[in-house]
This record gives sequence, C-alpha cells and structure tokens, in this order.
Amino acid sequence: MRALLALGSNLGDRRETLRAAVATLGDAVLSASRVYETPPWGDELQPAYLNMVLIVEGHSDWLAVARGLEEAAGRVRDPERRFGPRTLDVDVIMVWDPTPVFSADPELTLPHPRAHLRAFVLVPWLEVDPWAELPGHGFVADLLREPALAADARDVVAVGTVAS
Ligand SMILES: Nc1ncnc2c1ncn2[C@@H]1O[C@H](COP(=O)(O)OP(=O)(O)OP(=O)(O)O)[C@@H](O)[C@H]1O
Ligand SMILES: Nc1nc2c(c(=O)[nH]1)N=C(CO)CN2
Repeated sequence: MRALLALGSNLGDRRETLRAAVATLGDAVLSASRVYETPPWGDELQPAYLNMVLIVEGHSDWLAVARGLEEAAGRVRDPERRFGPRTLDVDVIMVWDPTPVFSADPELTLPHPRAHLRAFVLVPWLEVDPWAELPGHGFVADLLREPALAADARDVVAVGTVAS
C-alpha cells in the first residue's frame, strides 16, 4: 500500500529528527519533499515547525509505522494542548490500495480530516506530486489558490533538504 505521510517537528534538533525518521523508513521512501519552515498552526504560542512529506510504499499498517517513528523521536503527548509542540508528529494523510482508501475510524481517519486546511501539508505535497488530489476537496494546486490557504502558503518556506 502506498501512503502520503506528513512529518512535523518543532522541539529539539528538528532537522536531525526528520532525517532520522526518513532514514528509518529506508527503502519504503519513494519520494521526499524538501524541508519547509512553517509558522505554528492551531496553537500559536510555540516554536516554528519544520515540515515535509513522504510518499512511501511497502507496509500495510501506516498508523503503526507513524506511531513507531514518533516514539523513536521521544514524543510525549500533552493532553492539555491538542496542537501543542512536539519532537515529531507523523500524520497519515492518504493511503492508496491502489485507489484512495477511505476510513471514518477515529484511530485512522482517511484522508486525514484536516489536511485540506494545512498549507504546511499541501505545499510539500504539491512539490512531490503536481497532480495531487485530495478526495472531497479537489486538486491540491487549486486548494492552494484559495485566499486563506494562499496566504498561509506564503509563510511555508523551503529551507533545504532533509540532509542539508
Ligand atoms: N490520518 C491519521 N493520521 C494520524 N493519526 C490519526 C489519523 N486519523 C486519526 N488519527 C488518530 O489521531 C490520534 C491523535 O494523533 P496526534 O496526537 O498525532 O494528533 P495531532 O497531530 O495533535 O492532531 P492532527 O491529527 O490534527 O495532526 C492518534 O492516536 C491517531 O490514532
Ligand atoms: N506549522 C505547523 N503547525 C502545526 C503542526 C505542524 O506540523 N506544522 N502540527 C501540529 C500538530 O497537530 C499543530 N500545528
């Protein structure tokens, strides 16, 4: 099964955390976006994030893989702050088998229910797939032309690759 994973980090050595996660995924990574520095979304009183996306293939339980990567990065959840700071957040944005998989399960909702609101996911996704389409919301390129997302996208700034 193919999946789109979105990675974010805003605590500790952010770039090293992303690099280690990508290295752990190894050959499962088909495509990696550049790394983007992005202002915090949803809970503004926290440091800026580094975000990137990966197209991956080869596992069937991508939520378990995502949780494993978060644990390896020493992520601690703060129950008081839903969108609070974290060493590593890995969201499963979409899964294809080979067509898009839909799920209303709260443990793994697919496509990710907030992806269409997040320029920090859509901008790197467009980079790895110019024809990206989010079921229910249309082409990512069109979404990013909507005024609110276009404004957010201006603050999503490429800062090199995961290795540099
Ligand atoms: N598509 C998905 N990707 C990742 N987690 C999901 C997904 N759908 C549901 N979840 C569930 O959401 C729970 C909370 O995840 P997490 O703490 O990473 O949320 P968050 O990153 O704070 O918020 P958000 O999901 O809006 O990014 C997880 O335990 C997971 O089971
Ligand atoms: N810019 C940005 N903001 C966030 C992010 C993230 O990855 N990037 N993740 C969050 C956790 O849900 C909350 N806010």
